[in-house]
Amino acid sequence: MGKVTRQVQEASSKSAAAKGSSSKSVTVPPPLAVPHINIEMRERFHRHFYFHGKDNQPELEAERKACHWCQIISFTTAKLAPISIVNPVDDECLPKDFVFIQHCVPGEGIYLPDAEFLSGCDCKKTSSCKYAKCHCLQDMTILDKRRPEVYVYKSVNGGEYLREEYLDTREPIYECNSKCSCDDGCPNRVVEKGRTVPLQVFRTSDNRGWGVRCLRDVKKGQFIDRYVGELITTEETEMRRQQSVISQKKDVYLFELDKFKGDSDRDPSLANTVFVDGEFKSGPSRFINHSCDPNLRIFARVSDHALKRFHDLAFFAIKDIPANTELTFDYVDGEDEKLEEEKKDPGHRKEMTRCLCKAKNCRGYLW
Ligand SMILES: C[S@@+](CC[C@H](N)C(=O)[O-])C[C@H]1O[C@@H](n2cnc3c(N)ncnc32)[C@H](O)[C@@H]1O
Repeated sequence: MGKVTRQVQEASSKSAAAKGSSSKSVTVPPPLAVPHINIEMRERFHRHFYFHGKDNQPELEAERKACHWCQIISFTTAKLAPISIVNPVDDECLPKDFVFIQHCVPGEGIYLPDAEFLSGCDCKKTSSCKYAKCHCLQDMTILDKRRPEVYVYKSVNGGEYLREEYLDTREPIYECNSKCSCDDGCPNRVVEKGRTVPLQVFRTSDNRGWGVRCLRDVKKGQFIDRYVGELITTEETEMRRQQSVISQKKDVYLFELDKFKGDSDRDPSLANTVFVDGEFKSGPSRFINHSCDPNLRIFARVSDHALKRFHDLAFFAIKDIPANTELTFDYVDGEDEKLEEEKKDPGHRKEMTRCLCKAKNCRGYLW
């Protein structure tokens, strides 16, 4: 607690000195009684709470920029679906060099298409965006041809949920976007609208580091969040893999956007895939742990046909999930033949990372 007081006194006397008053007149704010976070986090939160809202202190700009709470309250979904960070377990804080971001940021050599190349549907009535004539749905694989509505969602009590028949598939999701004639009420803009469930980044008590839980009941098929990060080229990805202090485990933060690589004979640009690196810049979903019996799955989601190469990675619930449950996904998305072979070799097994998911069907190792 001593450190908090000292930091606060220093900051307060600096600002008091700037105003020309004596340090004796400074009132030191009381330490915040914030439950569920450790002392170091409490110190950081204290700084955020008392100092980061004051725009008149330009000398704190760098500190504000690096503050995780400042970053998460700047999200457009912060009121509807706030993010919280708790750790009543140990002294760890989130890595200082980690930055929460809301959207992917293009790295060197990545050029997103100009807005003029983007296009949308010309549906006049928003309800038309559920049917095959909507331009945005032209590439969709329709799994249940008996239904008149072909979009991937079903409406339940004003919310849109991924249909049952898509949950177990790897089918891409095509949504409407800001270039479309339909408006915000369009039922086919689920990922675009962003997170609606409050999420909590928490410290696990069983050696899995940080994890993420939902703070509200989640329904099967409900959208949770995107996986965002730095968009990087294949060359940059290779360089980061080589330089990484976590060596082969770097891959756990990397996603290749290769969903449409197979269509590269029609569109050669799709052969040149990009990667999303969420290690240093990402959203809360970067902290989601693996389970061999997961409650989420990742889907490729396209908002504009010109953006297929940069498709989103969208997490959807594949089960009903009660509030306060940890969210998980399967890092290898099913059985991994290589892993099964490696497990058989006792020499190799020693090098492998044990999976601590505790699922009945646990495969035993992460990699
Ligand atoms: C993408 S990160 C997830 C967030 C991570 N727990 C953290 O604290 O930053 C992946 C890492 O989490 C840990 N992890 C995730 N799922 C796990 C599991 N089922 N068993 C053991 N460790 C796990 C491993 O250390 C893995 O390299």
